[in-house]
Amino acid sequence: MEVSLIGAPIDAGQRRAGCIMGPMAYRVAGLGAAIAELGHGVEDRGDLGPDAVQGAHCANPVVHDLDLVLGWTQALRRAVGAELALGRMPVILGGDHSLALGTVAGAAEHAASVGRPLFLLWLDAHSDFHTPLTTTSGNLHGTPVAWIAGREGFDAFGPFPAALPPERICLYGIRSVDPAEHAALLTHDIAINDMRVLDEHGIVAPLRAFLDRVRAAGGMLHVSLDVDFLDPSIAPAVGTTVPGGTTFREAHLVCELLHESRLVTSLDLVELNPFLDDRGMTAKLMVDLVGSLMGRKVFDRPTA
Ligand SMILES: NC(=[NH2+])NCCC[C@H](N)C(=O)O
Ligand SMILES: [Mn+2]
Repeated sequence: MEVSLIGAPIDAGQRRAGCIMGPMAYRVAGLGAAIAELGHGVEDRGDLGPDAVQGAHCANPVVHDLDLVLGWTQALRRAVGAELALGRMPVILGGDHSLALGTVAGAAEHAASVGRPLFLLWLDAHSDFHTPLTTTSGNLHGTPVAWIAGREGFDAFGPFPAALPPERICLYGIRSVDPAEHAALLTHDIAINDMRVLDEHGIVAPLRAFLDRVRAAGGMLHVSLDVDFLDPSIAPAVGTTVPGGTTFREAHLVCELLHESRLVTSLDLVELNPFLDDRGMTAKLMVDLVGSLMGRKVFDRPTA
């Protein structure tokens, strides 16, 4: 695999300072070397900046930094599309989760241009299914899945390029959903693998079922990994911790299955806030998880 690292130091999608340091923390924690060690080609494209956008309007007064998030969305959309067009795998080093507005748009645009369906695996404590009109925090990092699924209320962003039908979206690890998101999710047919589902069925079965669908459809697969997918005890460096997250082993198993599937075509690493970390433990864990996702294992022995 030929991998392109793209730094996206964006923190405008939420209010807590620190995510802006994310890309550098991944580099310090050795992300590039960890990928190269597994035999992949790696190019670090450095940090991207937002396009200049001014005067965007949203009817919901709590929404903040709309111009900046729009500027990042445009820049990331182009960057991810360009890497995929080169046949490379973009890995986006965030930055808060609003960056997925751009990365998934770029992936969707590319997938449409080559006539393949795009699938989305959202590894997160949150469903991020608000629209700019329903968010009560005003933080746009809580909105990407709604835009990707084609919900209304994103006037400033324009229509999502080739919106994903619900059967191509898989939410995984969910344990925090706001009332407006809850109501909207009930009217969409998106697979919601909340922690209750994962406790009952285990971490493997629902993921395998989704990956089987991706494979059967000849799809491309974008994975968006939020640090808060992990339990706060092993990953404290995130502004929106929620107890009861995935364990160290569960998270690695997810990544190992993703590697074995050979289906992942683009990846976001989001919400790392190094300012909140404990001796780099979260950054290092994220790097190790990417290692598993890129093929690191103790024995070459896929589970059956
Ligand atoms: N990507 C995230 N960490 N999202 C957290 C969203 C939290 C909450 N639902 C909100 O809208 O503010
Ligand atoms: Mn998120």
